[in-house]
Amino acid sequence: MKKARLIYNPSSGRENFKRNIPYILERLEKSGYEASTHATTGKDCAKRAAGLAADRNFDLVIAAGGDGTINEVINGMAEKEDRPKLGLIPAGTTNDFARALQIPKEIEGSCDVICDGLEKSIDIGKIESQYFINIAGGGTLTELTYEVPSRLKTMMGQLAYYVKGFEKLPRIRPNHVTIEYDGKWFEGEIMLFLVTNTNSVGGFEKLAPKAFINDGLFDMLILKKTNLADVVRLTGAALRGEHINDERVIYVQANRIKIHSQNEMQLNLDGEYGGKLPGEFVNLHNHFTMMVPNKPLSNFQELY
Ligand SMILES: Nc1ncnc2c1ncn2[C@@H]1O[C@H](COP(=O)(O)OP(=O)(O)OP(=O)(O)O)[C@@H](O)[C@H]1O
Repeated sequence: MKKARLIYNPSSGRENFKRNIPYILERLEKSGYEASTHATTGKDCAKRAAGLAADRNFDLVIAAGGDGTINEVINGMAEKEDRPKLGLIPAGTTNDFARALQIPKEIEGSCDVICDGLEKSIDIGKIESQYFINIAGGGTLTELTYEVPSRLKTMMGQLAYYVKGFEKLPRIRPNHVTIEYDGKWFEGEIMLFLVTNTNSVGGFEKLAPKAFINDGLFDMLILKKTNLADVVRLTGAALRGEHINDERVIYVQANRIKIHSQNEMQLNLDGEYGGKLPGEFVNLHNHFTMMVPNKPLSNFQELY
């Protein structure tokens, strides 16, 4: 019999996930899985649980939580030779990655995807010994995703990020960086950089219009040094997908990206703190198999 492990974060989002467990287990059993659960208790718990599930030859590992939980799950399994299939139940505050793959937030819908969806290969990113599935970034503004306290997210949801964003705006400073991407170079002062695996990030659904999750490439966006008014204006333009042609924005694709910063620059990996630069991003092509909706998805490049 196939084995499935549901790894869920009871503190994600509005913290009411637990009541769904009987329904999820029943759906999995009906699909031929012997299913069990693991509730996380804190940092790295989902990572350890996923690693153990891979070691024990589970066929399917489901991450139920926010982007932080799925990030831990892929970190726990990325270096294993036999990697279980990935399923996702969005239960966090933002659920960026689930949104990019159009995985429904409703439990019935996300179970449909896991039990009756398509198996697709997806790329992930690696930097040093850490992995990310959706986005990496650096620059003062990108720090806000891990600075918003969990309590505030539970109370206010997505709004908590905007509140924190306004608080941070006046403090953003440019950084002098050197970036090497597939043999090409950029050197200069930047406000932020983003390295993405999907085209929709942080509610910005047109952020990286050429990004596919199965093309072996990252899409990199660099916002060059500019004033605060321009940052706000370009953020608005990015919501409409109109930032790409702006002279202060660089938008390129690459498989390897090496970034060095003159001053301290923190790294954001899938919304969580990921240490400090320098580092080299490497795109690991088709590294995981993921259950996705059985319909055309803008994030997949159709290869046949
Ligand atoms: N039982 C727990 N109590 C408190 N924190 C936990 C628990 N289990 C895991 N965590 C922490 O939760 C974080 C991940 O949260 P997750 O991303 O799943 O939800 P979220 O913060 O509500 O949503 P989002 O990331 O989408 O905003 C990790 O940093 C992990 O350390």
